[in-house]
Parts: sequence; structure tokens; C-alpha cells
Amino acid sequence: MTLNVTDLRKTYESGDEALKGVDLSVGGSETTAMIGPSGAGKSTFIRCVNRLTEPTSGTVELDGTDLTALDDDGLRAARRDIGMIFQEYNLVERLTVMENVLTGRLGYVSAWRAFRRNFPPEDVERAYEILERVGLGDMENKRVDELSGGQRQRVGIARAVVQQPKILLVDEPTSSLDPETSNTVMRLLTEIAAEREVPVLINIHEVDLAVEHADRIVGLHDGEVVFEGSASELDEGALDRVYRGGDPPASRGSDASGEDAPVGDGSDGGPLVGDGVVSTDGHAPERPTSGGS
Ligand SMILES: Nc1ncnc2c1ncn2[C@@H]1O[C@H](COP(=O)(O)OP(=O)(O)OP(=O)(O)O)[C@@H](O)[C@H]1O
Repeated sequence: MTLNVTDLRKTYESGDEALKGVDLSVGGSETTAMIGPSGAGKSTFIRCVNRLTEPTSGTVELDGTDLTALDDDGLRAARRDIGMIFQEYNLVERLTVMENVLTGRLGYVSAWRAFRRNFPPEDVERAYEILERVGLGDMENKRVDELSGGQRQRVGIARAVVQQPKILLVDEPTSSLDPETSNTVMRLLTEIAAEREVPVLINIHEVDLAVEHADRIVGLHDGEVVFEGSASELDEGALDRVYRGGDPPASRGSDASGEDAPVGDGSDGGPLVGDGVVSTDGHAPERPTSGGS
């Protein structure tokens, strides 16, 4: 499975240019982390990939099919192949863990079966297996509103995986989790990518988590990719470009080691890392006054 994004642009109705021509390929069972300061365009990018937000121009090819050219039916079918672990695709609070996971199969069963909650036995079996895999083996009957943040995120992962997607898109999976749980969730995502041989694209604030878990890091600044490489290549210069829009280096050199993780205490305006909470460029992105699209 390969996702090929070419020259993706998004200008909101407000005139805000959130993406200014982004190219990105993701494939194999690779975990790609997208980092960048608040307002860089990370969420816009991931939402444009599955067209929750309509891109202004550019192409998004999933195994050769351009998603931007699909009509509603085509898009609905294509979205079966995209597992989404998104904040706003949140869980249904009053339903059980199992019921939430099975909603991942909704794209495959008829509306009537879904309404009756009458899922095929193989779907139920698959849901049990996945719950076991994410460490919620005995929790299928718990209501989601009784779970911890980490457990909820695991339900979200199980729900995306039960769909048997060809790619996983993940938006800020750890933003409300403590550091230890964040690590566990990131590890789970990368392991599942390897086991199921699907690529994972993760938007993540915390640079240290990206460095530790991702195979590849993509840095966005102001709607443009300003870094792409391995964790060890993410040196001070690269971080400066990502978080402060510094100039690209004349010649590309890398002397950063993996253990010398490029993290800071935020005092220099750079990424603040260490307690699971990151302040990026020190100020929130300006919201357009018109409300936008
Ligand atoms: N619905 C919208 N309407 C208008 N402008 C928007 C909308 N959503 C985002 N923007 C603008 O687009 C730019 C990119 O925002 P986006 O949310 O994609 O960034 P981000 O990197 O995900 O930031 P964060 O890490 O804070 O979530 C920002 O300038 C933002 O104000």
C-alpha cells in the first residue's frame, strides 16, 4: 500500500493558506511522524488526505486511486481502506467497548444489520482478537465512559484496525495522555503497523515521541515540508527550520545522534518536551475571523 500526496494545497475560505504544496509518500509498514508548531498545517494535511477537509488542489493517491477525484460513493468505499484514529472521531460514550469497536465494521455491513447491531460472527471474532491485541481482552462489556484515557485510545485503535485498513491516519494520539501511556500507545501503533504491514501516518506534538517511535519524520512549517528524514537526522538546524522557520542549510550535514535527542525546555521558543505536553511556538495560531470552511 502506498499513499502518494502531490502538491497538496489548502486555502481556507478565510484566505488562510494552511498547505502550500505538500508532497509526501508513505508506504510499506513504515511509521511516519508529522511534527511542526501549532498552526503549521498538520491537522489540515491529515484531514485533506481522507477529505474530511476538501483540498484546494493537488492529488492524494491511495494505491493509484486519486481520492480527490472520487464522488461520494467512491469516497465512502475508499475510506474503508483508511483507518482513522482521530480526536473528533471519538468514541460513543454510552456504548460498550465491543460496540464501539464494531462500529469500525459499519462500512461493510448493511444499514439494517448495523441498526440491529447484527454483525457477522467473523466481525465479532475479529473484534475480540483485536481487543486482546491492544490489551483490553476482558473489557468488551465495559462502557467507554468508564475507561481511562489510555484505554479509550486503545479502543480507538482497535476500532480502526478491525476495519482492516490499508493505511492508518492518526491525529495527535497522545495529546491527553501521560508520558508513560503516550509511549505505550505509540509503541502499539508502530507494532500494529509492522504486524499488519500497513503504513501509519501520525501527527504528533511531542518531538521526543516522534524521535523514539517513528521510522521517518516529516517537519511542517507554515504549510510547507521543511524537513524529511530519520530521527537521527533531526538535528538542531532541522528543528530550527521546523519550529522557527530558520533558513535551510547550505549543505546538509548531520551530527545529531539518536540519544542526543533534540529537545528543549521551551525557554528558547522551541519545542518543549518531556512531560507529554508541548508548547510549540509559544502562541496559538490565529483563527480567521470569518469562521472559514
Ligand atoms: N476550519 C478552518 N478554517 C479556517 N482556517 C483554519 C481552519 N482550520 C485550520 N485553519 C488554519 O490553518 C492553519 C493550519 O492549521 P492546522 O490546524 O492544520 O495546524 P496544526 O499544525 O494541526 O496545528 P495544531 O498543532 O495546533 O493542531 C492555521 O493557520 C489555522 O488557523
